Amino acid sequence: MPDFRDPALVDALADIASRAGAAIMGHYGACEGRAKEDGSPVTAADEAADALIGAALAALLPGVPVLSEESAASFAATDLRRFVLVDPLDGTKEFLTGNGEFTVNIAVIEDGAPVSGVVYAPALGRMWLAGRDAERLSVMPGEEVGQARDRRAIRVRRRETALVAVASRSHRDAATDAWLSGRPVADTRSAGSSLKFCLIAEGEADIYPRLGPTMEWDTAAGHAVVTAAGGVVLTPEGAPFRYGKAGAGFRNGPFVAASDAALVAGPLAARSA
Ligand SMILES: Nc1ncnc2c1ncn2[C@@H]1O[C@H](COP(=O)(O)O)[C@@H](OP(=O)(O)O)[C@H]1O
Ligand SMILES: [Mg+2]
Repeated sequence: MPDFRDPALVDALADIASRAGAAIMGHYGACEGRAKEDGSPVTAADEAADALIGAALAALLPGVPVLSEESAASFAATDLRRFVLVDPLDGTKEFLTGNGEFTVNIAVIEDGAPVSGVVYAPALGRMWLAGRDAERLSVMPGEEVGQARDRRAIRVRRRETALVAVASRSHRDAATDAWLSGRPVADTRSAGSSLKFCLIAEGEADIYPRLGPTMEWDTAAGHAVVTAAGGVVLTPEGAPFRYGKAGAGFRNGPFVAASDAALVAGPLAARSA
């Protein structure tokens, strides 16, 4: 099996995300959503990006199962020691609204943990990578990552008070607000899709609690970026947050992404609650 944190492999994932971003942008502002069986919206852009990513991953990582939002209903793999989680267009509501806050998410999972991945926001021309380190770069849709500009390592920041929280723009709930109200939060920013994880990873924010429902493909790539940048993604009780929950239909439970485990369930959280 390859080293899934190998920089060349991470760059290959980045190139796939860039091409998927170009496929998505071909539909931006020009397509309508329709409701899937579960009521969530899907567009021609999701489907075009999913087909491109699926074919590219089959060539890059032959034999490694790929679970994507669009193919989940027919996913049959049982060996999930290593697999790839894909959300070809995370933040479909933001895509339809036209505010640019949507991402392509690709993450490699090993033994239940995301070990590498990419989050790409094609409308913003911005990408975040997780491998041995976390990086942020500027990439136009379809551009090769070797041509990227402003490529730099990113790290979480450390802060104990006057925290900046991030919350979903479209799916905020009362439990999340209650969790936040027990913390020393000075400011709360809204953002769509996996951009919330990226704000933690690059030191722009400190905590992102998500107590409402999400799916594994929504969170794995952002989770990889946060941990590669020195942060954590944990259950609200402070336990590891795991992937490959086939028995639960790949649904996530509540989680908190943070710059520091102490902000989730440790001494700082107890002191401030
Ligand atoms: N009731 C629900 N059940 C499962 N997932 C949900 C959900 N409501 C929202 N989500 C997930 O939250 C994601 C959007 O998160 P955010 O609000 O942070 O941008 C959605 O991704 P998609 O837009 O890819 O469908 C969707 O998967
Ligand atoms: Mg999603």
